[in-house]
Amino acid sequence: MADVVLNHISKTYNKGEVKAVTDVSFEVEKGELFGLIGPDGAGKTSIFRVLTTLLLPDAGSASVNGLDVVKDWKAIRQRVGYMPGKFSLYQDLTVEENLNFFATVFNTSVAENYDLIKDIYVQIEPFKDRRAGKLSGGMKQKLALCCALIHRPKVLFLDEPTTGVDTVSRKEFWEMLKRLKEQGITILVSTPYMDEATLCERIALIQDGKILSIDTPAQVVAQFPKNLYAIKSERMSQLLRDIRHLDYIDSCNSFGEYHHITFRDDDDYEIQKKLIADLNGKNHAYIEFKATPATIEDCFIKLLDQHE
Ligand SMILES: Nc1ncnc2c1ncn2[C@@H]1O[C@H](COP(=O)(O)OP(=O)(O)OP(=O)(O)O)[C@@H](O)[C@H]1O
Repeated sequence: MADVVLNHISKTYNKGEVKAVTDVSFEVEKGELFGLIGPDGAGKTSIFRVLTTLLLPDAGSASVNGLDVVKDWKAIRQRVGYMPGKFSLYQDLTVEENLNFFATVFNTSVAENYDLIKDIYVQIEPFKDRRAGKLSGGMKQKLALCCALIHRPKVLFLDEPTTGVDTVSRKEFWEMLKRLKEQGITILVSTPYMDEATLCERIALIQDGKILSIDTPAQVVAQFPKNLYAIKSERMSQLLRDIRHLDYIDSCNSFGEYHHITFRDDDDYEIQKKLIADLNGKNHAYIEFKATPATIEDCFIKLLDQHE
């Protein structure tokens, strides 16, 4: 049986006015590293809170490690580690005190589970007497992960663990997750960063409380329905407006230093030549145009268009 199962889960707030999660179903296999990918307000935290038994769903059922989130809430809390999106540690306690506190709450000791957190803890050990509130973003994140792991959970829930953390620490964090996965821990991680999606084994793309797609990152990208092209010129905002006005263009979106475009019907050499000629006619100079592979972000935008 899968380690995390959601069956048509819905959750609303303000007496049904805010639909945070609508009819969401997916499963996370034992030992899988599964990503919930979506922007702010997509419903990720609500799903985490239902799965960690902190919130009751309005409809549907869910289980974690074979236990029902409503009926077996007490047993689930012993088996899961939860790193909430908002910094969850005691700011006035030191690194060491925080860790000891979380171990005590779960009726265990740091020594008993040290092997599991060792790789991560050694990186913050030099600061063990520093108050948690005085740590950098990356350090706080490592301490929060140690605290979520200290009772040796079977399933780990990480809600936007890399938000507000620098690029190097983000990379290190994902390497730590891979090592935890190798130890057999099931991991459900959420992120608004599309580039992190490729680091998961499978992902669910979520927007407005609804799942848009569930698959491996490679399959999500392979299902992008059209050829994709990247284009840039000297005046990027004007270029975006001008391209969007062309009736043979299907989509044009900003993407880093380029705009990504798809053509409505054919995208043969003739129509590509016409595009460049039309843009030259609108005084765009130094145009660079090339085919480019679709990314998760391109797929996300495309799926949003299809759902509107
Ligand atoms: N306690 C609450 N009362 C009312 N509305 C809420 C509450 N919690 C969340 N919401 C709303 O529910 C929707 C989903 O929020 P949720 O926090 O689950 O999404 P998220 O993907 O985790 O986004 P974020 O990263 O911003 O927390 C949002 O529109 C949010 O404003």
